[in-house]
Amino acid sequence: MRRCRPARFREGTAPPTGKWGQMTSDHAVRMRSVSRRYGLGDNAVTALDDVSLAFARGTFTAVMGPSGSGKSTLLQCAAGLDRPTSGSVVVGGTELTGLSERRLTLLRRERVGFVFQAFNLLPSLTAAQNVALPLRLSGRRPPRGRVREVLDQVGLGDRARHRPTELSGGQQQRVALARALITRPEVLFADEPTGALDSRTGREVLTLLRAMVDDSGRTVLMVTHDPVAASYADRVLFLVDGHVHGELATPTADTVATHLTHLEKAAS
Ligand SMILES: Nc1ncnc2c1ncn2[C@@H]1O[C@H](COP(=O)(O)OP(=O)(O)OP(=O)(O)O)[C@@H](O)[C@H]1O
Repeated sequence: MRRCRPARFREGTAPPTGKWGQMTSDHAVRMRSVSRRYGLGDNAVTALDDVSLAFARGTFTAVMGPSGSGKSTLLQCAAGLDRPTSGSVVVGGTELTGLSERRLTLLRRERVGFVFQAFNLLPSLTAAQNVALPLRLSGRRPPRGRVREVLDQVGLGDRARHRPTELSGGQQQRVALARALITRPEVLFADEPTGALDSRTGREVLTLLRAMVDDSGRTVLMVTHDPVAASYADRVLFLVDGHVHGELATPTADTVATHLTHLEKAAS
């Protein structure tokens, strides 16, 4: 396994933590008092309840918690894929609250990247064409050599002309990563990126995510159920019933698993 953490985070020392009062411009994403409710009346569900967090630039955060605890909702609100019912989200200095749909779409297209459990590649396009798609959708031609550069970055420089069906699951996820990187996003959001992969292939993808932080200074937020995946992060946040329920700095798979066991016991 990797693991080269940014030098500024000594073992056992938490990266800048998520309290709103401590936020500085070093934060790639900031959430203040964010709540997300779905439905109305008796059917209402509070998926996130008054959550305030900050994610330092150049760090890797994993979000964990039981099923239904609000992990995906947190990621989607932080990424501008969903609008909070109340509260404020700032990405790279841009306040998302009140942004028009058009501006929000532009932000999603140009300043953040996404990777999901499902690779979501277009089957009729080659790997290179899939990677170029975000720029094409913005009406831009990829700069010369850029597609090849990001495919090289994920170790698939020799597969540019292959279609998704000609690639393994891990390779498809790496194409999805390259697609997310083509716009040089400030933040990469990953929702269960290894959920559909076997453990060896999953580790390759996690190593790439880690390298994006260590080598390129990107910020990564990843939802995962897997303590091993979480151990690649600098920090693990635990959610329970829409609330942040503790965090771990410099996690290991064992410390994460132990923390999850405590959470489950407390909940039962
Ligand atoms: N579109 C929606 N409409 C109604 N309720 C929703 C919607 N999306 C999520 N919820 C509810 O919000 C809560 C949090 O859901 P969310 O998907 O964020 O949890 P999660 O922790 O990511 O779960 P899992 O680990 O199972 O993916 C759940 O109770 C879920 O049923």
